Amino acid sequence: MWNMRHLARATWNLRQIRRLSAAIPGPCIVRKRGTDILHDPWFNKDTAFPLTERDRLGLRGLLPPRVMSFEQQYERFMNSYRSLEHNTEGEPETIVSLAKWRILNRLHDRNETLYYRVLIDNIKDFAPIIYTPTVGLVCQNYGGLFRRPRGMYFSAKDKGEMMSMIYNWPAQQVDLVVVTDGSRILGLGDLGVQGIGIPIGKLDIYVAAAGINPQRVLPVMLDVGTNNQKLLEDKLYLGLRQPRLEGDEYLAIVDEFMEAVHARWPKAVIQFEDFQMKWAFETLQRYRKKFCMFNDDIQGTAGVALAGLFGAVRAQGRPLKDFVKQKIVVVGAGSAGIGVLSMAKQSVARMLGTDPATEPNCQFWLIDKDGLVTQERKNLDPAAAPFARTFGSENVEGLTEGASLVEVVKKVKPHVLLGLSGVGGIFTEDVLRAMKDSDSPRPAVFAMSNPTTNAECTPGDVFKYVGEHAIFASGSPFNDVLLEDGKMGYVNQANNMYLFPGVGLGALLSGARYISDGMLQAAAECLASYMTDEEIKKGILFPSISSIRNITTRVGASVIQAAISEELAEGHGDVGMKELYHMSEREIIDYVARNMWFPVYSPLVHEK
Ligand SMILES: NC(=O)c1ccc[n+]([C@@H]2O[C@H](COP(=O)([O-])OP(=O)(O)OC[C@H]3O[C@@H](n4cnc5c(N)ncnc54)[C@H](O)[C@@H]3O)[C@@H](O)[C@H]2O)c1
Ligand SMILES: O=C(O)C[C@H](O)C(=O)O
Ligand SMILES: [Mg+2]
Repeated sequence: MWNMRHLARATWNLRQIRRLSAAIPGPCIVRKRGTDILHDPWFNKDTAFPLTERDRLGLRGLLPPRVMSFEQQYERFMNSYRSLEHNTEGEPETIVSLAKWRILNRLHDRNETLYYRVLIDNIKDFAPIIYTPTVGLVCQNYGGLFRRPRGMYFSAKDKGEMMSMIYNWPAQQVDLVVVTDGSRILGLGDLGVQGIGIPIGKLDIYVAAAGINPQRVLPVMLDVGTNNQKLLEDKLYLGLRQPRLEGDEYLAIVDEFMEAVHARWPKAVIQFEDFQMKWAFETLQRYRKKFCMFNDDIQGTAGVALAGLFGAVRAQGRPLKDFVKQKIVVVGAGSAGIGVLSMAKQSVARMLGTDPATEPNCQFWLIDKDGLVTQERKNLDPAAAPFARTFGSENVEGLTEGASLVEVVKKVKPHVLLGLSGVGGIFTEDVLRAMKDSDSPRPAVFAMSNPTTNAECTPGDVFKYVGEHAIFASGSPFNDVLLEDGKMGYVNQANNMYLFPGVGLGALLSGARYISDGMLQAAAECLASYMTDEEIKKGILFPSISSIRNITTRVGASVIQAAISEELAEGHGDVGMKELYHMSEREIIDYVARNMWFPVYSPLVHEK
């Protein structure tokens, strides 16, 4: 199961990845000239166009005469960013974050090469701005922040037109599509068309972490209306002002969109993001064997959580096989919570060599807004049913239908308390104090809901009420906590950003027909195996975001390996099926690294 472990990360660092992915930039064909190039962020180099290129491309006189280097431009941008930080010191957090987002977004709109380079080099600082949590704020304020469109918008009014609309996208090739219908944006609910910020942020992470070429990504909003009354009444709302389509009408729109993407780019990987639960499960079921797609909230989250759960076992000094004995309370029976439980159950079955469908549900407790989910629940959701507690011999804790979170924690004494409820602060002092009596020597609390205000608790509260030996992970970033003994309480970020880039990249480079459970399992195990025992002992379950390219290379390679072993891989570009099937593990890693785009200015060659 730890098949990727021997690919020690020490032998494979960012510098090597860069060397392979960015050796000598090949020429780039451009069909524009003059100001059209300056206004195209894919090709624009601003003041860095060399004089010869200015002549060749009709740019002479359109720029100030001094030619700046890429490094000078980089420094100039970072200086303005740092002075913005300095000048906004003491201002409210939201104002500062939005100001930072604006300056980054302006660069994104102007010069993609420089934008992605600063993003890659400063991912730890910039991820919280272009991704969670600031991206949530950006979606909420989309109407006011909107300057120019990014990505494509398919609305309910476009029914019957999508097959031709898809050809309006200017890029010849698209490798990765992230699509949302805006119905469950982070823990912020239905934000309608304003949810487009999420696919944009996810694809920025794809470029930074997985080296997907930004010319080959497509963020998509499926605008089928909104049930958010405030937005429907907002005169400046930019989406369709109608209630959400439901039932077959809704599915007809998503079907048409999927067929259109597939017709133009049959090998593109499609990631579903932030769909409300009913459609998240239904569309996954409907498309997963037909297209190369996955649902990040169900499957990406599950993989990251599983890696964290494995880490929590190792942190107790126990062998991984003891995972089957861990008591895990999951709070939130939505797409994410159910996704985590399904994957955890599959892992247990694999470890025991049993069938997940018949494996009894002994170690998991599921809680939703109505309390503990049991078989006695009226209108039990079919997705939650496999995890509903049954009463009888198993019910040793004396819990009943709808038992409260604190009661469950007190009676079960779980090893892990994992929140995916979207409700900020529900791991109250009482709940956390109850976790102190956990049966684990290292009780783990994962407050995975996003954005920051929706986290189930803060790390400070966990170290205070559960104890300094606790392990903490959150979906949005928090600072480490200074403990009473002067040591640091470590904060892990358990966010699907550790997994989805590698899943998408591995699926793309393998040319997989579809994304199987085995490929997702391999991704999760690879992430889990990334951490050394020493780190795990310190409560560090996930690597630093700064090594996200390195992690993604390995996760991507493990996904390709799984696709090969399941005979789902069909090859990608010049690398045919046969070649892929003959690659060693090492060669697969090289192959992944070689295919990662890295931002450098390429010589531009004009062609009519
Ligand atoms: N960290 C990550 O990588 C990651 C990944 C996916 C989702 N999330 C976050 O998880 C949250 C949930 O996402 P989802 O897609 O499952 O949403 P969802 O709307 O499908 O599910 C939310 C669930 O929480 C339950 N709930 C609501 N109030 C509750 C309460 N007071 N007590 C207990 N349960 C309660 C609901 O009954 C529902 O089952 C969101 O905040 C999202 O941002 C984080
Ligand atoms: O977007 C994120 O930060 C993680 C996750 O996909 C979510 O929906 O919260
Ligand atoms: Mg999401």
